[in-house]
Amino acid sequence: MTSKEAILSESAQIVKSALIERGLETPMLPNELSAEVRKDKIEHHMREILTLMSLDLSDDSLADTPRRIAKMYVDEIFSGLDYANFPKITVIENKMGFDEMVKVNDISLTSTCEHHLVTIDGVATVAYLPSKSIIGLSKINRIVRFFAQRPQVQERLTQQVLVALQALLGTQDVAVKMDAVHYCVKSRGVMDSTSSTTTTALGGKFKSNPATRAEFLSN
Ligand SMILES: Nc1nc2c(ncn2[C@@H]2O[C@H](COP(=O)(O)OP(=O)(O)OP(=O)(O)O)[C@@H](O)[C@H]2O)c(=O)[nH]1
Ligand SMILES: [Zn+2]
Repeated sequence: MTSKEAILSESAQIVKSALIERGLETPMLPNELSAEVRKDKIEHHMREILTLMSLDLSDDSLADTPRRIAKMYVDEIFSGLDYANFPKITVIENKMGFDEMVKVNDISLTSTCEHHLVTIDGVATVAYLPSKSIIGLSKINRIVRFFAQRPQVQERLTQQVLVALQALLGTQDVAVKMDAVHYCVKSRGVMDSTSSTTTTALGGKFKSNPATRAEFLSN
């Protein structure tokens, strides 16, 4: 175990191991550089890139853009590449024996397409059938956001949220649906401004029981 892994929360370690086991981890290389060093290096390279595009970085509007991008990548839109940023998870014992579906609708989803590094904009719906544990509701939104803050393909993002919740809740009975507009389809390339993409990842009874599946997929 590296020193960085040693400080990861228990939840982060559980989720990371589950993704690796399922072959669903984002392709990543080990990186022991601190966030500050990474920002300095990204700033340097962004300066080169923008200069190669003929932009005059001595202009007062552009001067800080390389630093802004470096901060945005490391602290914001790609912060989910670092498990040290995995949210604090509150899981409590299901003492009330709640056994019906818990479903969180229309979770805001903003991610970045890993092929073009442009925005993916949509919503997620996440449900589970409680077993021994229930999870703090906002933690579902936070888990979606954590994995969205990586370069992504929508299929992997959907499955990562599924496996993370299955691991944390100790049940296979989890379902995730995402509906999103890809700006690599809308603002460039094929320039389609009306299509959106829906992906689902279903586990346990959501996959095997048609009524449970239908209840989740309705609305
Ligand atoms: N399956 C999947 N494909 C995606 C996602 N985001 C972007 N893509 C696609 O990734 C593909 C990359 O294809 P390439 O042919 O290598 O790239 P390109 O020349 O820029 O392709 P065009 O977008 O068709 O101009 C494109 O078809 C994108 O629409 C995603 O989340 N899931
Ligand atoms: Zn793309």
